[in-house]
Amino acid sequence: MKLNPSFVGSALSSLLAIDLWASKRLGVCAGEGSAWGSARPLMKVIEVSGHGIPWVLGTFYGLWHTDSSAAREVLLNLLFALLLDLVMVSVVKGLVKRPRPTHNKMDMFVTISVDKYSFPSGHATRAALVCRFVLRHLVLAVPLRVLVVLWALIVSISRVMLGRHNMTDVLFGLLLGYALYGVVEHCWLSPATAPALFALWSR
Ligand SMILES: CC(C)=CCC/C(C)=C/COP(=O)(O)O
Repeated sequence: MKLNPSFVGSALSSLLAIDLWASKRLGVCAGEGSAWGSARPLMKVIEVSGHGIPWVLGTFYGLWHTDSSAAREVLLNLLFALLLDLVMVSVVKGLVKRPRPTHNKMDMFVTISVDKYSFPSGHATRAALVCRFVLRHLVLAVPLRVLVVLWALIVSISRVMLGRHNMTDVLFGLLLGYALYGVVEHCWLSPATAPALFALWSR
């Protein structure tokens, strides 16, 4: 069956219009004067918890301080995952160039030039990627596993509530992060596959 291109075009523009309209309505913490403006400081703390800088610095810190070769392997792969995520999100943002919602206040903690664009949400990709990574490689009790999933969901939802993103930016970000984890698993770095890298980090 062949779809009429003009039908596909109008279906897509209707979908995008619904996305913009619903995202604006859900942006309840977009400013201090918004419906849930008093929750904005909390949303901004959640934003920092999913930011690239604490994750990259925290992973470096762990690498410097660990004596365990198993932990070193996991942390090196986490670092690879975080850097791959930053590169992929920057490339897609730079290609798509979708502007952030008009109701967004650009008061984010440390951004780079492509962060003026909104598609996909870098926080959502990181949340999905880190969530899959942690659930697969850390031995955690069930309540902690639930907390990790909740954290990823809250970080993602907060992007729309803060007015930083439209819903489609976040949904695509979650899918991209989920898929990127597959790449990390496929290219898993180990002393056998990347001896030079492990020699660099061993003591
Ligand atoms: C400067 C570094 C290391 C990371 C930038 C992290 C960042 C600001 C991502 C943007 O996230 P959203 O696309 O969800 O707004």
